[in-house]
Amino acid sequence: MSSQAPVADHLPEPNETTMEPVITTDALTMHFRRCDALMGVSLEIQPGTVFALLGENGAGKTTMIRILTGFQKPTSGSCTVCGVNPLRDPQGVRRQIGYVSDAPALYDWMTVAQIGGFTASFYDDSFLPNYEASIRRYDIRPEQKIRHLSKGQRAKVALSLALAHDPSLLILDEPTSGLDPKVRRNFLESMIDRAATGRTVFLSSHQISEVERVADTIAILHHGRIRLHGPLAELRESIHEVVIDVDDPLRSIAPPPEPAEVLTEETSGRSRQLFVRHLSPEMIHALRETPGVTEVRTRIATLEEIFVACTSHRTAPAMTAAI
Ligand SMILES: Nc1ncnc2c1ncn2[C@@H]1O[C@H](COP(=O)(O)OP(=O)(O)OP(=O)(O)O)[C@@H](O)[C@H]1O
Repeated sequence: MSSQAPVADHLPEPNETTMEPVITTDALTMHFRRCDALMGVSLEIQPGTVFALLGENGAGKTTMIRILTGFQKPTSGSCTVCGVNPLRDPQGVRRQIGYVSDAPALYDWMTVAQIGGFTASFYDDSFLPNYEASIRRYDIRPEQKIRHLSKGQRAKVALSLALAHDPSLLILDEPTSGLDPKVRRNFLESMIDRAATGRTVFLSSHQISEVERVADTIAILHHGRIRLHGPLAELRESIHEVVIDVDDPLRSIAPPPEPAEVLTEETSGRSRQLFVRHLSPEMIHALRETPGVTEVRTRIATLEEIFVACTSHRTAPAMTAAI
């Protein structure tokens, strides 16, 4: 984002020198009265990465972020954010991170300048000039009242506030909703720049194309469980679409053996479509040699296809194993 707060010369954070994860969660569960929003989420997020938590509506993304930022107490499990336990010291976590929620709460009666001045009182002297520079780059008039801003302008003010103390960890819940395509593009590029300086970005999203552009590590959350977790490049190479044509629609074909994992399987007439993880050339060869198989076509799956496979109701339990 050309409009983000200026990034200071990089000094390694303690987390980076030791390569301790910036975020660790261990078997986090969140049980609400009518639903289990999280069911045993264990994750580690490394410093200097853009991590994307992907999931459909209601998957549990916001709940997870609320726990990490100390706004929600989990039913069980534990987590550490920048070396601090958000359950014990929520203020300690919030001081170290930048956070923009999916519906940023800004004091409507303040002006853009006033909210910057007010928030600056919680941080050091560099906050206000950084905030003011960011607001200028976004072309927002400082004297405008928050309540008169458009949705996108509010998002820009919220981002400017979150970035002005140059946090080592930025947590963003659906960061680009409300931003126009140009600002969105600049903003996403700036997230890559942040990670290159050793800072960490955690974003939640269901925008596959955005995640593909910026994230180096992803996790797919479905019904409160992590279905897939790992470096995006590795995940992309390890999952294939396999289409098997057979001579008889009723012919049964054994799935590829372990370590392959069938994520989803669909039958349409004489064709079977599978999404398979860890498929080897030998397995493809064996499928081609199977009696009744007339053709086998394979290709690397797209992230969108991986997402659909992981969030499909036909999802196999084996998928829950993280890479
Ligand atoms: N305070 C609450 N009380 C009861 N149920 C809740 C509460 N907060 C969230 N939930 C439920 O927990 C589940 C996960 O919600 P959450 O907001 O974490 O999903 P999400 O992945 O962020 O969805 P979206 O992409 O739509 O924002 C949903 O079924 C939701 O209704």
